[in-house]
Amino acid sequence: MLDATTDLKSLLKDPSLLETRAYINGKWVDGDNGTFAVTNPARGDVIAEVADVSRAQAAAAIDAAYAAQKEWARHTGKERAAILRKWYDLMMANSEDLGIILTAEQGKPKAEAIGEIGYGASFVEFFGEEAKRVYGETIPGHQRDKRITVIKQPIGVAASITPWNFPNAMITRKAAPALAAGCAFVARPAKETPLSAIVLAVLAERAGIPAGVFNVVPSSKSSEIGKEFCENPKVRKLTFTGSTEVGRILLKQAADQVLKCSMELGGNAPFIVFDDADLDAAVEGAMICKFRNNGQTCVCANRIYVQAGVYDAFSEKLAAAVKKLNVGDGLTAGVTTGPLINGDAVEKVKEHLEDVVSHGGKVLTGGNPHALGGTFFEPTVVTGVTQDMLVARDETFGPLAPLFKFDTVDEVIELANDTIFGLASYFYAKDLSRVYKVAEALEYGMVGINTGLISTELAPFGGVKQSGLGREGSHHGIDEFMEMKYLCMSL
Ligand SMILES: NC(=O)C1=CN([C@@H]2O[C@H](COP(=O)(O)OP(=O)(O)OC[C@H]3O[C@@H](n4cnc5c(N)ncnc54)[C@H](OP(=O)(O)O)[C@@H]3O)[C@@H](O)[C@H]2O)C=CC1
Ligand SMILES: O=C(O)[C@H](O)CS(=O)(=O)O
Repeated sequence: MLDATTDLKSLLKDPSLLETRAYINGKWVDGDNGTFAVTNPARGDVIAEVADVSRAQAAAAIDAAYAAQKEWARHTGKERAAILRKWYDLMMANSEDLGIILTAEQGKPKAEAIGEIGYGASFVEFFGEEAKRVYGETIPGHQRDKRITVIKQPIGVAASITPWNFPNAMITRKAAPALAAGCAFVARPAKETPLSAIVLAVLAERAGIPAGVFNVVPSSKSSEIGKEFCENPKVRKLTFTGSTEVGRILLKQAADQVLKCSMELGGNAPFIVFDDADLDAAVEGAMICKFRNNGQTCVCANRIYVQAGVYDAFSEKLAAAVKKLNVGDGLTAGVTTGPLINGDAVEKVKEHLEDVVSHGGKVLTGGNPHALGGTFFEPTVVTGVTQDMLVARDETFGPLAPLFKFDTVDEVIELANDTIFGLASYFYAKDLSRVYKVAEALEYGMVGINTGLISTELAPFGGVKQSGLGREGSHHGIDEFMEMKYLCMSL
C-alpha cells in the first residue's frame, strides 16, 4: 500500500528506476521551472516532485534530437532493431516495477498496469522487427530511357504529446515506430503521469539508444511545450493522443508549418447487442470494453444499444456482473477497479448520470460516489437511456454503462453513427449477413465483432471523422514516420 508515509521507491525491486528529472540529449537535468507534484489518485498523496521543463529546454531537446537523428538514421534497420530489442527486453524484465510506478501515478490496478507495460513493450518488439522491413519499390519507366525508383526515408525529428490514461503504451506506440524508422523523438507526457515516461528513458539509456535520439520533457505547462513542438522548424512530425478538443488546437497551431500530424483523438463507442447474440459473451465483452481502466479509455463502450427482445435479460446479467467489481486502491491485491484520475473526471460521470436520471432513466446498480471517497465512484448501470441525453453525445470516460433499447438493424446503425466521433465500435451477433451489413455500415475506424477488446500492436489503431488522423500499430504504423521519395533516372 502506498500512503503518505510509504516512499514509492520502497515498493520497487530496483529503486533506481524511479527517476524524476528530464532526459535531454542523454543527460538527466532539472527543470528550469523548478518541479511539479505528481499525486497518487487513490489517496491524493504527493508521490514525487518532477522536473518542470521550460519551453527553452524543450527547444534544446529538439536541437539534440535534430543533431542525433542523422547518425541514428545512418544505422541499418538491423542495427536499430537490435537496440530496440534490448529496450523491449528491459521493459519486460522490469515490468512489475514499471507497473507499480504506473499504478502509483495513474491509479489502475497493478495487474492491469503490468498488462499495459506488456502492451506498450509489444510495440517496441513489433517495430524493432519492422525496422528491417522498410521496403521501397521500382516502377517501370514512363519512357524508354527512364527508370523510376521509390525509396522511404525517416521524416526527421518527431514530437509527441500523450495522455494520462495509458502513460506507457501511448508513448511506445509512437516512439517505437519513430525510432525504428530512423527518427529522433521528443516526448512530453501528461502532467498527471510523467514518471512512466521518464522510466522509459531510464531503460532507453540502458538499452544503448544514443544520446539525443529519445528525449523526455515533463512539464506542468502543456500549451507552452505544445507551441514549441508546433512552431520549431526542426520538428517534422507531431504525434498526439488525447481529446479531440486539444487535437483541434494542435492542428491549428501545426498548420502554419504544414507540420505532418498524427492524431489519436476522442471516441464515443457504440456497443450493440442483437437478439441473436450470445448474451453471456456479450456481457463479458461489455465488462472489459466498458470497465477497463475504470472506463478511462478512448475505445470504451460509451453507449450500449440492446435489441428489445433481449434488453431485460442483458440488463440483469450486466448489472449482476458489475456488482462483482472490486473497487479499491490499485496496489491492493484483488482490486479490479481503481479511482478516477481526478475530481473533474468524477464530476463528468455525475453530470452524465444526473442527466440520465432526470430524463427518466433508472439506476440498476451503483449510481453514487464510492464509500472510499476521493475519486472513487461506484461502477454504474442505467437503463432507459435515450439519444437526446448527454451520454449519447459526449464521452463519459468513467464507470457508467448506459443501456439504450432499439428495435431494428437499420435503426441502430443510424443511432450508432449519430456522432462526430468514429474511433471504435462493437457488436454481438451471429447471423453472417447481419454481421457483414453492420460491420460495413458502421462509420468507425475499428469494429469489434463478438469481442469487446480489440487493441493489439498487430492491427492499425485509429479513427475516422473527428476521432483522428492516421493509424498506429501494424505495418502501417511506421509509415507515419517516413517520407516517400520518387527517383526518376534518365539513362
Ligand atoms: N484516440 C486515442 O487513442 C485516445 C484518446 N484519448 C482522449 O483524450 C481524452 C482523455 O485524455 P486527456 O489526457 O484528458 O486529454 P487531453 O486532450 O486533455 O490531454 C492530452 C494531452 O494533451 C496535453 N494538452 C492539453 N492541452 C494542450 C495544449 N493546449 N497544447 C499542448 N498539449 C496540451 C495534456 O497535457 P496536460 O494533461 O499535462 O495538461 C495531455 O498531455 C479523452 O477525450 C479520450 O478519449 C485519450 C487516450 C487515447
Ligand atoms: O488511450 C487509449 O484509450 C488507448 O488507445 C486505448 S487502448 O489502445 O489501450 O485500447
